[in-house]
Amino acid sequence: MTKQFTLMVQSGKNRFGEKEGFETLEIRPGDTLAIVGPTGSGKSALINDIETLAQGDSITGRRILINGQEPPESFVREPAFKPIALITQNTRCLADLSVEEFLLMHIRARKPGREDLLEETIKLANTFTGESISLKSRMSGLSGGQTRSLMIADALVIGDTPILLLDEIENAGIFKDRVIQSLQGGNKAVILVTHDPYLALTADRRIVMKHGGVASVIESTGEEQPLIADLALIEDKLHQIREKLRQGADFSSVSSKVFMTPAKQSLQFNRV
Ligand SMILES: Nc1ncnc2c1ncn2[C@@H]1O[C@H](COP(=O)(O)OP(=O)(O)OP(=O)(O)O)[C@@H](O)[C@H]1O
Repeated sequence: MTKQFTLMVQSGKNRFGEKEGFETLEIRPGDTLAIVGPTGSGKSALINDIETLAQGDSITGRRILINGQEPPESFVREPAFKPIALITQNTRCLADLSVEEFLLMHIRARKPGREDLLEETIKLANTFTGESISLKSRMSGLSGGQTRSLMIADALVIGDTPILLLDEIENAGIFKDRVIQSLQGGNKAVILVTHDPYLALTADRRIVMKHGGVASVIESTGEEQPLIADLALIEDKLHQIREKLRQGADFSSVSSKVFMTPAKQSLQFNRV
């Protein structure tokens, strides 16, 4: 059973030394937060503050508390006690192991005796990606989409940390809707940096970054549901076209009306 942690982010300063647009941000088990903002606005710095459990000692001056208190040193230094897992677009496995060897190594470190989790992890990873991963595949030979899918499944099933940080995990090779459903299915706090509108809108809250600081925190009211449904349709259409392209399809005779779905009409409506 995963331990429950409530994370508190206490505000710091943006790059102009100005106070951020919040006092304390409370993140509870089961919450999903998206961090959005232009390039260089401080998204990675925020996620790094959380990952390193900053105590006013980073460039932003933020403090991260767990269950209202400064976290013990072991949470920061000892991987086995660390309640936070971070997956970034640069997450790579350097060892030249098979997927099976890699997962077993992680199981032995985190959940000794639970070799049964091997199958569960690979099964979940394969729901995230269209390019099936086999236990015999080499870790170093996996594509970007396969690597992200495996890392997310590994973090959910084997790592099982109560707080999961994901830095730009979007990739053409993964089914984002399935990933977000799995992430939101458990009792974990999930914080993701994203430029992807679908992922950003499906989060419970959006942290909007500007000039190195949090400018605002927007709570989802549920009124964005029609837009999310539209985006899902567009994603699906894009996925179909991408797959056909990959198979070498010729689109010269296809009318562009294929994009004029109700989704597009309501997007235009929403913009008014
Ligand atoms: N509060 C702050 N005060 C001073 N410098 C900051 C602050 N926040 C971020 N920075 C610095 O600004 C630069 C850009 O920040 P960061 O990499 O976090 O942006 P980003 O939004 O993740 O960018 P990208 O979308 O390109 O990945 C970094 O050098 C970072 O150290």
